[in-house]
Amino acid sequence: MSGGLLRLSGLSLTYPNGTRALDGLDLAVAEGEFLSLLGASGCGKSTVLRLVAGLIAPTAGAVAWERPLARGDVGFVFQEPTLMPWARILDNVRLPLDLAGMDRAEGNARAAEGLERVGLGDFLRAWPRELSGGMKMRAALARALVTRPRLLLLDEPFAALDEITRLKLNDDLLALWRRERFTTLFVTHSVFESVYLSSRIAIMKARPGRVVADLPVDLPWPRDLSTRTGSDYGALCRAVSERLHRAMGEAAT
Ligand SMILES: Nc1ncnc2c1ncn2[C@@H]1O[C@H](COP(=O)(O)OP(=O)(O)OP(=O)(O)O)[C@@H](O)[C@H]1O
Repeated sequence: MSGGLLRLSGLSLTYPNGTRALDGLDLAVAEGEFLSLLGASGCGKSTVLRLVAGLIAPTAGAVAWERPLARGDVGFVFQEPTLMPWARILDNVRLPLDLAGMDRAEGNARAAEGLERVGLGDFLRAWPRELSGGMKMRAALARALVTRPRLLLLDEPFAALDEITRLKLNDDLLALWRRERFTTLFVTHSVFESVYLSSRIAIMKARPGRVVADLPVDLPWPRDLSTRTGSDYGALCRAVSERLHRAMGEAAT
């Protein structure tokens, strides 16, 4: 697999209640790319992330890594920030390092540096309840990145945020990715978000879930407000919307 980080081959998952979430899904993820999984609600996007993270095992098929995984190689950001309410922000972000057995002083330094990178350098001692929704999500992002993962999994991380916060976090995530180039697998059902953020989009159909289209996003970098207002962005969003619409029609096949 040249330049590949992982490959999903013939991935199938039937839940114990009989729901065939995925059937024969194929997808290769290249090192350093920003790949979005785009699809309608229930098409199996979160199931793909859980399989990649090793939280569940496939019924058939395989998740093959280009080299064996070490602890901390995969970071996961969920739809909710899932911070521990009884722990200060610094302690929340240090958690993966504590679990890895890192010395506390070194862990604190790494967690503080991670919080700086997401713009929360002034909130190390704050409690989660003292942060806005967007700030909590930044802290969740810092926690997912604190082990310097090779792959960052994001499951609709900004879906619950207001539009202005969401756009700002889109830009901040992109700036981090451009600087550090962790491979990113981003789940969304927003066409606009996927086109703005990604270097590539995999469109899924539902019942059972499978990738039906694989589209490069050739918009120039860096991306900013002029990207969002440009005609190329608009044209690409239209093309992706149309393909997504067709994928939804393929659901019952
Ligand atoms: N633990 C579970 N047990 C049974 N069925 C499940 C379970 N988790 C998900 N499913 C079903 O599997 C299918 C895929 O679910 P999944 O959450 O992966 O989709 P999704 O594309 O991420 O949806 P959304 O965009 O709404 O989050 C759905 O039909 C869902 O109802």
